[in-house]
Amino acid sequence: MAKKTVADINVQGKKVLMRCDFNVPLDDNGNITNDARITKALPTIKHVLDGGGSLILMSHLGRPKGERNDKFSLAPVAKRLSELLGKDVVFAGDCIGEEVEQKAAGLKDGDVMLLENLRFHKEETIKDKAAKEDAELRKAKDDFAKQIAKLADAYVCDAFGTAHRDNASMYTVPCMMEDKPRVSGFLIEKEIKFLGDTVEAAEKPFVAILGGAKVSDKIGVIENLMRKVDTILIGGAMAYTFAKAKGNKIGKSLCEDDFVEKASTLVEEAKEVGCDILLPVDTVVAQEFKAHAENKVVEGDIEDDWEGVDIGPKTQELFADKLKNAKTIVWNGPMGVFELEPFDKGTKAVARAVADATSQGARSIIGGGDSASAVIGMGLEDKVSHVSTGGGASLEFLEGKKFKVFSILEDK
Ligand SMILES: Nc1ncnc2c1ncn2[C@@H]1O[C@H](COP(=O)(O)OP(=O)(O)O)[C@@H](O)[C@H]1O
Ligand SMILES: O=C(OP(=O)(O)O)[C@H](O)COP(=O)(O)O
Repeated sequence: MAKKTVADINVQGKKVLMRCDFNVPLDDNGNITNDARITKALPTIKHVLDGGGSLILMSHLGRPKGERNDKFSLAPVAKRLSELLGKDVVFAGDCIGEEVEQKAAGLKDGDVMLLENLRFHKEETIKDKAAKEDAELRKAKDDFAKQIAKLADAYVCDAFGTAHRDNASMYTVPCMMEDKPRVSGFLIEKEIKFLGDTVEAAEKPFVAILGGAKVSDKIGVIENLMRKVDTILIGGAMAYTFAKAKGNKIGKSLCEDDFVEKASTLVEEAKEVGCDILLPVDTVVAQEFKAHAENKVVEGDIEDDWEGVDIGPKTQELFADKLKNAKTIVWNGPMGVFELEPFDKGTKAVARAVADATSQGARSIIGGGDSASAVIGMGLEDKVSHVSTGGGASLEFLEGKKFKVFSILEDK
């Protein structure tokens, strides 16, 4: 069901609360290394400002675990946004509290304010399932949401990258604003349209490439995805949980031990439904987690003091070969620690293979902050069909999951 967007409401003189996904990659000095998640929110932001409203923007950044931590401050985002808009952006030192309320009350039409990282408060990420079973958690989440909801006259959700989360700002806040307009932004509208069309018209062979570090999230996705795609290529940190499940030694590589058993069940299940799960046949391992650390390529077991940091050259070839004839490709999660040279080679090889397949007629979707950053950083954004602002969100959408946040937004 299509949702109303910000174009369907009158924002003149209104304070509009907008949930964005400004979870952008930062380097060690706090510089934004890819601002796509900010630039892609600009059409909605500009629409509100041109329509005579003021904006209260909110987002999370990283996973600060419910505590203030300057490393995860949204201050660099406020600065970048101000440069992009060519106007001041008021940066609130928090997302709730008296000072925030005063600043919000003082906003004039055309003004923009960005709240500090929502996840500096543990209430933001209390899961609704936990809140259902614990009245105290429910109350804490609701009280937090109420404080944010009262700042504004309308709610706009444009945080596609967070659409699969039941964070307070995504669902509880709009629940608290039931007498006010609650609509989607243009970015969500665009993402849903593209991904929806892809699901409907997915031509085979359909290949999914999964990597990155959010292993527990993505292992869940595989279960549904294997029924839709012909092949799943697994790289990144996820590969070691599967390698361990196969009985391989993985040294000090990242692994989610709770999911090792699940990983072996998934491989069996995939065989039954005719989906090919391919794991790396070789791995680049390093002893230290830093650029240009001593490294080597290994096949099979990884020794105790070493950790996997990238897929090896044979795997690059194997994956490129599988992508050659693909007609639909979805990719989420880098193949290695691509931020550190030379461990970016696997991610770059896969990016080139996806671009090549696209030039041969495949429809390709790259999702996720880091994967998008890798593709954009290589100048390949125009050589793939769609760079989505959501990694986990685009995968879950493609799996056919319904997002709770959409249920609260007004239908067209
Ligand atoms: N072998 C690995 N070991 C540790 N971290 C890895 C490995 N491979 C990839 N990563 C890390 O995964 C992160 C991206 O994961 P994730 O957030 O799941 O992807 P995305 O942002 O594209 O959705 C990157 O910071 C990258 O360094
Ligand atoms: O970066 C995000 O997800 P992604 O890495 O799957 O694209 C979103 O901002 C969600 O962040 P979260 O996975 O910490 O909830």
